[in-house]
Amino acid sequence: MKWAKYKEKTICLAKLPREKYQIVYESALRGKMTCLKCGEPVRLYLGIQQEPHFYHEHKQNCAINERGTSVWKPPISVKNNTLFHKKEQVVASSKNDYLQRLMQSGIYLDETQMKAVRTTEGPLLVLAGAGSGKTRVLTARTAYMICERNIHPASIMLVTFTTKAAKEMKQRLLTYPEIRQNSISFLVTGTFHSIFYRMISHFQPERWQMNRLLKREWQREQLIKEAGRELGLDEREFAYDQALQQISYWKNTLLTPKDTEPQSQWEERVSYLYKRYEELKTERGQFDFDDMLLGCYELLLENPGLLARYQERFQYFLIDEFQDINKVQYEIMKMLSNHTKNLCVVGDDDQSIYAFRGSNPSFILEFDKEYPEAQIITLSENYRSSHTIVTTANKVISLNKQRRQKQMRAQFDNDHLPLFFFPYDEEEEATMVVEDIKERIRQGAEPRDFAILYRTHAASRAIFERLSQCGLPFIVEQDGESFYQRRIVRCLLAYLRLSLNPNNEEAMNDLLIALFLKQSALQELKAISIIEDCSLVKALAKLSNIQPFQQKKLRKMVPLFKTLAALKPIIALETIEKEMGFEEFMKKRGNEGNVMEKGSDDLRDLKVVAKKFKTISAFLSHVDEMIQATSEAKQFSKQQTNAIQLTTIHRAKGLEYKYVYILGAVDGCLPHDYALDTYRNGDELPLEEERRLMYVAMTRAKEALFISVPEMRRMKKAHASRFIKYLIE
Ligand SMILES: Nc1ncnc2c1ncn2[C@@H]1O[C@H](COP(=O)(O)OP(=O)(O)OP(=O)(O)O)[C@@H](O)[C@H]1O
Repeated sequence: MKWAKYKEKTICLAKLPREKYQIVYESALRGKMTCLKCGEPVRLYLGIQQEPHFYHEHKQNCAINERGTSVWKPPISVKNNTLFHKKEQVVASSKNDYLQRLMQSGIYLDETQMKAVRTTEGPLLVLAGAGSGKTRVLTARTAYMICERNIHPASIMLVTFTTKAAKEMKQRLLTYPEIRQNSISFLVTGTFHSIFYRMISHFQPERWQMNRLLKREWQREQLIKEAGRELGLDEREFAYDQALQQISYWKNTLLTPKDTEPQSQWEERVSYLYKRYEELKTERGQFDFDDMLLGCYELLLENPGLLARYQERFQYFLIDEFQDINKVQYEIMKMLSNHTKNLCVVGDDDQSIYAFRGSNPSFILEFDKEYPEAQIITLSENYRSSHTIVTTANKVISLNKQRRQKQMRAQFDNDHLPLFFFPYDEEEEATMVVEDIKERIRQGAEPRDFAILYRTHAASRAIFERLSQCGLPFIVEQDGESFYQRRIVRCLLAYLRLSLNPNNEEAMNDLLIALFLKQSALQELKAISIIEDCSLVKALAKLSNIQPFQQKKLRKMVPLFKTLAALKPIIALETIEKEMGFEEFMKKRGNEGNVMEKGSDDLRDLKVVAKKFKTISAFLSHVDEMIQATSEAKQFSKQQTNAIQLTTIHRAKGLEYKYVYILGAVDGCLPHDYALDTYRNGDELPLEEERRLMYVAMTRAKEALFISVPEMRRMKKAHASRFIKYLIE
């Protein structure tokens, strides 16, 4: 049905502007839309597979004579240009006894996987495409070395990217024939950090006591802020999180404060902070995670005798996720394995996505230059995804220049061609995805079959809200804060909160930064409000310890708070931006070097939500509800296993799901704006990393892949991501 009634008005989808669909959808959810024929409530279908239409939830739709075509853009499926050839069963026959027994116990290996397992001596690079079974190869290789080659497990070092991966590998090993708990316990497995920490704390126990570790981000921030105060940097304005990331990057690439070559005023400041951060840390005998790596590097470099002892102990080295190794890790592993060169590295240059942390794909790209005798084995059978997912992902990644040429081949085909769909904006995108998931769950899918992937946390706001409201179980990342608790968003909300309650202390505290006032001003404001018997907002106009120009500005601004209260939220935000100095504040902040997260983006994101509400109080209740929902969702995520996964692409690496939805496939989102900026300035590397992110996202899908290309983003016309544009034209 294309027609329905809202109060006395007739709504025709063919004539309804595209931006109104979401509002009609929500009105229908509240039972406000009725059938033209029978007068009963109708819902609006706003999903991916069919054209939007009204429908009766619990009975057959009424027959209405309708005309007109809608403004809906139907989804486009990727054309399947390459035929799927079912490969003969690629299970390799093995003359070798242990591998034979492995196969008999149900752990199959194809020919190339088997070759990688058998090549135990000398440097070996296993280039493992997505889903090609590198975890299986690594575990089988370890078992093979122990059981067939009689290599003592204590002489094997197996490095994984996460502690979870190390644990899983050990558990898997235990299910392999002839592997006993006893031999597993001799194996040295873990992340670079855990293995190197064991080494340094053994030799320098005093220096590396755990209670000296700056374990949490806030501990590092505290230290760097101390250094920042020496430079007179405003605690709440300077992008300290970015500065810490930059320092970490320098440390992981073995650059001391003296070696840094700042490229901007911001980097100059960070370089100074780096120097002071290190000094303060040393004075207090503390260390951070990066120091564990550097400490190990220095220990081995300065103590050849000790290095020799380790070399005697370890003969074989296996490194997983080699594409994400950084310089200091690489140099340590090179030293440790230098005597035997039995170094097996497994990775996929196409999945290198941690350059901002100092990872460098050049180590995998140039492995054979470093080790000319190295064997290279490419695993290109993809056991995870369907044929068209694989060929589409191949097409996307093949446009990267910095990569080793390879093509994955799928093992199965199905009818689900990767689908691009075109929501109006972020709000409708979330609705369409949730509708689609609901439909599939009704047809028998499990919540755990689904993952919704996005480029940045901020991009998950709408989908989080829709899922919270619809009651489907979902899991969020533990460290993701609510969108409404981001610094800039809190600040904007503070204006709105104070317009309704001019004595809201917490809001006033959030607001100070945007007014260029120090935090101490809050005490003064409270004193004024008591002495002069006025609200905190009115007290702003009476502040005395500030510059005259600032006083003038505040006096002009104070009466505006009252007018805000009566405005629609979207208009109120525009007033805050243009008339209450927020634009100016943002411009100043823009210079602070935070290239990834611009305050103006937060403002535009907030406007997208605000436009759905008629009053500020309704908008703020929604905000508070969602802040509450975030902490509940985090609690819930700890216990749930059968739930839809909401995650950034970075966090989805290594995981697989039956159905994957990728949000925001538009320029500016994926690829991220900052990569487009650097590209315009002549540096293509960040853009290539963004393409790898798209590739990682696509290759998480087993059976079906849905890519969303919204028409509008942050209230502006959006353009299909350059990574996929040519696939839909
Ligand atoms: N020879 C094989 N025969 C059948 N299935 C296999 C084989 N090798 C691996 N698999 C299966 O293929 C899937 C992908 O394997 P795995 O997760 O090890 O891939 P991966 O290379 O680590 O992927 P990615 O790098 O994309 O995270 C798993 O479900 C695994 O059990």
